[in-house]
Amino acid sequence: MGSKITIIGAGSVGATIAYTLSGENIASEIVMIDINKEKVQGEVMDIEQGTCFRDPISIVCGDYEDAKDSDIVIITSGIARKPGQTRIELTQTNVNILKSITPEIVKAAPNAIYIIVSNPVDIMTYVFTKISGLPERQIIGSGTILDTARLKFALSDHFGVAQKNIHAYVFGEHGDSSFIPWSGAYISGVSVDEFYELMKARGKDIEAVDKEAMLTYVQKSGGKIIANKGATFYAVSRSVCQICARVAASSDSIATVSSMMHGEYGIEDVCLSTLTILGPNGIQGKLPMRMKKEEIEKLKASADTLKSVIAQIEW
Ligand SMILES: NC(=O)C1=CN([C@@H]2O[C@H](COP(=O)(O)OP(=O)(O)OC[C@H]3O[C@@H](n4cnc5c(N)ncnc54)[C@H](O)[C@@H]3O)[C@@H](O)[C@H]2O)C=CC1
Ligand SMILES: CC(=O)C(=O)O
Repeated sequence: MGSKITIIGAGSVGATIAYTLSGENIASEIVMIDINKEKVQGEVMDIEQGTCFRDPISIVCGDYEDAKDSDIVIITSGIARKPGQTRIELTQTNVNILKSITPEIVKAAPNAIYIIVSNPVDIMTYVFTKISGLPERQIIGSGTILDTARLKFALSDHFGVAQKNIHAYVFGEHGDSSFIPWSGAYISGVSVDEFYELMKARGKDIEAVDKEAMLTYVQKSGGKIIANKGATFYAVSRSVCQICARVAASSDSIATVSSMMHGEYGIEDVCLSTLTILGPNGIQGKLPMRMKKEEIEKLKASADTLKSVIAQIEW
């Protein structure tokens, strides 16, 4: 029996998450909620008409009461970045939308694991944590899981090595203050720098990783895709489905997702991404990664950037 998953917001991201879930075996029931009823009805019809090729799955256009007993609720409602806009510029509008939907969805599904996707995702995760009244373990911001996926793709492409062999992460804000803790970046147990030396010694035609350029690639990917096609939705939807799969799994796993900090690395009262243990009950804890002093400073700077945005929110 799969999970019951409710998705709020049936725009590009919400609909693509529903479509991606309809091709996997994580959910047996998907409820989609949006203020734009015509759009959500169209999305439901379009997705359900492709489900004859799989085990039965129910996909419905619903309202908040239909979210009752959801195992997972995914929040994608809100406005998205336009070309040239930063995620931070969306803050107050999306906070207001989040404030309007939170009482209704929490009443309907108080025991669900919540995955926050709307941007700026770390701020939205923080606000939801503060206003929902839910235990923090139930609240996961998609955070830098997408940035980490972008980094893995870029490193795999650079070295010509399978992404599954790459263990490297993006920490901090899902945004311009994120950074890559290179001291924890490995390719099958070998540091990225050492891997380069080893491949070069084997005669592989390869360049050393330009770390600044790689961070820029990660940070600017969203903006570039939005400039080219108007929105990003495929990679983020795969990332969110991965979070769903992990909280539906029987064993724990580690991902870079956003959640409330409680003194880890000297940071508190802000949501951002570090290595986080996910399991059937949601967030099980954080995995402290040994970082260099300057990397911890970057994480603190990212936390300060987010805190300065939080300070401007009209609650
Ligand atoms: N965290 C991440 O990695 C990523 C986050 N995003 C964010 O996800 C959000 C959604 O992006 P898109 O789907 O592209 O936007 P979109 O504009 O296509 O869809 C947003 C949907 O939210 C709905 N909505 C607005 N207010 C609502 C309310 N009160 N209740 C229910 N539904 C409501 C709209 O009707 C619309 O269908 C944006 O904030 C975007 O920035 C997008 C990509 C990656
Ligand atoms: C839109 C966004 O947050 C991203 O693609 O990174």
